[in-house]
Amino acid sequence: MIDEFTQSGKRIYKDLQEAAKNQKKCFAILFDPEEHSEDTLIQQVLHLPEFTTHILVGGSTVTQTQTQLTVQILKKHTDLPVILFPGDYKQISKEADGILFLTLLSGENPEYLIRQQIKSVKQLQHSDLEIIPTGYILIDGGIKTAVERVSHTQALPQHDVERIVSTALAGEYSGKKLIYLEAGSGALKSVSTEIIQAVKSAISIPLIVGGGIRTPLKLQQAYEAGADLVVVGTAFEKGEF
Ligand SMILES: CC(C)=CCC/C(C)=C/CC/C(C)=C/CC/C(C)=C/COP(=O)(O)OP(=O)(O)O
Ligand SMILES: O=P(O)(O)OC[C@@H](O)CO
Ligand SMILES: [Mg+2]
Repeated sequence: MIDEFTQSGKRIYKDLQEAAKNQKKCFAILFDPEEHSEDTLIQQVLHLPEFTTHILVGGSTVTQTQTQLTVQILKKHTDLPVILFPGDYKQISKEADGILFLTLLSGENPEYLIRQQIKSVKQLQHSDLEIIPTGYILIDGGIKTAVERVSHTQALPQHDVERIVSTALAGEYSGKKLIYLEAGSGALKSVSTEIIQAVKSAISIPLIVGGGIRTPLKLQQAYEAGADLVVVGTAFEKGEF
């Protein structure tokens, strides 16, 4: 049978699924277009950790021009898949390979449950971007994060594991292809291994974990708990990772 996705080059999700199935861990560096000049961006992309498998581009408050420029530079200097991780529908660049089509499941703000998604359609409709429906769950990381400020929602407390698991499963039942557990950029406390384990054993779609992961030890612990893809932003930006 002809596989329309593979044929059209849209294989980010298939590859992630395959990797998750084979316990082959994936690793993404998040580039926040607000934080880079062209020169530093090129330097950083040339010095990615060797086990990097994906590049994410996004931030809570980034403009379209900044996103566009960042994606162009990244595409010029790496063959890794470049995936948009938008805080807003304006952060879309058709030159990326794919987009995490986020729904903020941990909050109840209609703007981030459906309005942003509707506003993005005109841009996405005639693009070649691989659109990956993603349930985005914000979990308390010990400080008020940019995502909370921008979205006017509250993170779920880490102790409420049951609520977090139910939120993730509700996402899967409504058709999300990925679940992203997010402690927030620069979190003091990353998502606990208890939460990662509980969510991973409940869902059957790949699991992304990010926020406050600064050391190889934390990375390893997240993988061992069941994360399929771990995202690091701040620590890499600061040259600490
Ligand atoms: C589907 C489309 C087009 C948009 C989705 C819009 C939604 C639902 C967004 C979720 C809420 C949100 C604001 C997410 C931001 C995600 C993100 C890029 C986080 C990384 O940014 P940070 O690094 O946390 O923040 P800073 O910009 O402060 O560094
Ligand atoms: O910047 P850090 O803390 O690594 O967080 C990465 C990412 O999950 C934020 O959305
Ligand atoms: Mg950031």
